[in-house]
Amino acid sequence: PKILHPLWQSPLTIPGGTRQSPINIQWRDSVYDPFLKPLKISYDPATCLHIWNNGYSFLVEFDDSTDRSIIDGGPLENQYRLKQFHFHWGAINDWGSEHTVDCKFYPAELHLVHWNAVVYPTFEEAVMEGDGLAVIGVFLKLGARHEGLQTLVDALPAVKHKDTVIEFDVFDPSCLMPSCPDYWTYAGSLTTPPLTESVTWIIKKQPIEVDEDQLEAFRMLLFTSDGEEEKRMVDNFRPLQPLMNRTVRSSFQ
Ligand SMILES: NS(=O)(=O)c1ccc(C(=O)NCc2ccc(F)cc2F)cc1
Repeated sequence: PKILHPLWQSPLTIPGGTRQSPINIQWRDSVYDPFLKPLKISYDPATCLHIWNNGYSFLVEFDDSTDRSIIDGGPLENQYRLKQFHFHWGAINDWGSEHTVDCKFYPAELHLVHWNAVVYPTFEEAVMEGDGLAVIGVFLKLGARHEGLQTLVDALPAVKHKDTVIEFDVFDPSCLMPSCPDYWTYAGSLTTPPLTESVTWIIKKQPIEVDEDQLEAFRMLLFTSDGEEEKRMVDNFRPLQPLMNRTVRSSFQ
């Protein structure tokens, strides 16, 4: 029988999947691509709508009915619209990120989810297409308190339970970007069902720093609804998936 490796060949790999995420990024195996452009990010803070605990993570959702918050350049052939951002994190600081770098886990990982509204009429259709989505991944490491993140952290007690939502009407996610422009990019998938192979991943090389209290604030969220037996929302990351026939490109030497 096929021997399953607990970390890399989990049953979570969808049958026939050739570009699943997350993956380990082996720095020395990534290939510098001089044709990769700088990533252009232009977000309008007024497009922020609400924060929502969906029972997997907490999402900050944006009005994606126009091109007011977009990314362009990088490995992308056209602009993509920001729909939401969310995080994945661990119960302790030793793990929590979905991607790893040279097999190192970070305590958390931010995903900014964008869709190709130039080619596809809706997000739901873009999710089904190979060039439908672009997700920026930013690693979080333990360090100084992140003032921009704090406005988000202060709102988390209001979305403690699954299926709670609060209005959150001004937030500029650019404040969560590291200062260094360097990134890796590869063709991958959603890391939660339906796991569709529709994501151009753009993983920032430089992490942002957050402090212990801010990570603990993530860990006090619940997977469970109000009235159910409480289950803390932690370890909401997918196991690493096989690289298969893929190359990770870097925007830097
Ligand atoms: N962690 S990740 O960045 O890879 C990720 C990003 C977005 C989604 C998502 O939108 N799911 C809901 C959803 C909503 C509609 C739809 F058609 C498909 C669909 F997956 C899931 C995972």
